[in-house]
Amino acid sequence: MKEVWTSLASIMGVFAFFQSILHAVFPPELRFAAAKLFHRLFRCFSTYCYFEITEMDGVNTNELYHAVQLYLSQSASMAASRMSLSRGLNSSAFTFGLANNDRIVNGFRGASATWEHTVTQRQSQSFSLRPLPEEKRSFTLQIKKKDKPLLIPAYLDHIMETATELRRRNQDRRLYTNSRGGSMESRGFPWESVPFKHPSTFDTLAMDPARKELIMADLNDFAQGKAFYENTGRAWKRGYLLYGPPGTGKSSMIAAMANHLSYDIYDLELTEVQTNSELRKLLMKTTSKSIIVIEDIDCSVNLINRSSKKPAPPCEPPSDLRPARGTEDGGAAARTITLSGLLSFTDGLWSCCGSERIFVFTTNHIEKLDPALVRSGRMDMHVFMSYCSFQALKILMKNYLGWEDSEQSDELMRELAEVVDEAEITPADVSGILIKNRRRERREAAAELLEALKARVERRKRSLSEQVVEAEEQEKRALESPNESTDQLMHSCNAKEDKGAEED
Ligand SMILES: Nc1ncnc2c1ncn2[C@@H]1O[C@H](COP(=O)(O)OP(=O)(O)OP(=O)(O)O)[C@@H](O)[C@H]1O
Ligand SMILES: [Mg+2]
Repeated sequence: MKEVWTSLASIMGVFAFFQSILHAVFPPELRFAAAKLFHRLFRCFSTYCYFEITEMDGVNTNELYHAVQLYLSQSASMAASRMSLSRGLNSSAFTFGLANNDRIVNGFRGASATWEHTVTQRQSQSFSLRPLPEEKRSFTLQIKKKDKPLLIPAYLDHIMETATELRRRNQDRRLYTNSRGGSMESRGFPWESVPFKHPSTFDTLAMDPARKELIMADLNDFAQGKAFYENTGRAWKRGYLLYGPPGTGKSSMIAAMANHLSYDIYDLELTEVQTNSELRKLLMKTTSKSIIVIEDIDCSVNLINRSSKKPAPPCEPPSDLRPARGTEDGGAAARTITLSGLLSFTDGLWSCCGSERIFVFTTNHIEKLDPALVRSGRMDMHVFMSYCSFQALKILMKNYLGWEDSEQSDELMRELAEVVDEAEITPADVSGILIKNRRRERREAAAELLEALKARVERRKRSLSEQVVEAEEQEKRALESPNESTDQLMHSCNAKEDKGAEED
């Protein structure tokens, strides 16, 4: 060890000796040239190569510098001992950065890359319309010469992509709406937006865990499926149809999807759109990584079954050209938005301008939709949002009462499991009961919920038997007076059959 120190000291001594000779004998220009030559020689024999990435490229900002800064902020937060911290405008996350002269080693495809951050004072500048920052900041990338073909440009591309994704995830997401219909504002943008801060997530969403997992896996596959969609020649988009009674969590599911993928939401108010071309313009102005939502699709345009054999009255326009329901006033008569326009919006050539977009339609009445809209392949996934199951109930009890899994095997839970399906209650109604009782002790609140469910079951049974009695009376009346409509008879028979099925 001692020898190593001795030889190092002698090398330093020789180096200092030559430097003093250089200073004494040669003018500064020559000294500078000699130092440059020395560095070149050193680099020739070095196994490393270096890249300098400065913050400013001339007077322009260097995108790569900021991308590297963001990219390294992930690794810097774990590895570096001294870091800078920042939080951008409209950003919900903190960004770590390498402090001055700090280094970090990063790996990519088995090769290692060392980054060093340097900050120096800029020399005083002459007057300029775009003054440069007072500090000159740069990253120096050190890699092995043999790794150069592997890392450049693939590593830099990877950094740019990661940084874009991080920036997007750190940015507050937005909820857009077309409250002006399809017309543009002064900057030619038809959407208005507000920050999107809905707290619904897949954790808080009450539905069977297995179905939830399936949907989450489908969303993940979609978001990571760039190569798949490219290789198969498909537009990078996916359609979901959420259907079920009101209050079963369709809108909550959309918010959970957006939170899961960190996508923006475009809430398309179809009744505000007048023509197919307006619809196209709206689509063209959506960004990628977004969810385009049409809620209550059955109420938005007149989705009459085109396969119906019944001929339309001669003076009526074809079914899909009729104005939407409830818009028979004069102004709305000019509305020419059609089902086929909507279909080409989601499915045709126009749907692939932009990429990575999810279409979500919701409806309370899937049976009212045109088969063209629900046929397989049109909407990739149909998700039935059902009344509250026992699994869903447990999630709601956890959300609202902090009910733990360990508490879920007792008598109270067994009783809840027995009645919940029969009660046909929506998660929204269960939430309502739990909110009302949230100040109570947990078990009291759960007991209150059980009572509410039991009362609901009783009510349902009563109303069902009243319906059957009514149907039987109608049937009797129909038999007594044959002039009564056969419709009524049919109705009563159906009610009887329904009851039979329930009793089975
Ligand atoms: N599956 C669920 N999980 C968690 N909360 C739910 C669920 N369903 C409903 N809720 C609660 O009920 C409220 C209303 O639900 P939501 O708006 O998602 O229902 P919806 O199915 O979209 O109803 P609609 O058909 O009337 O639009 C939500 O704010 C949420 O608190
Ligand atoms: Mg809704």
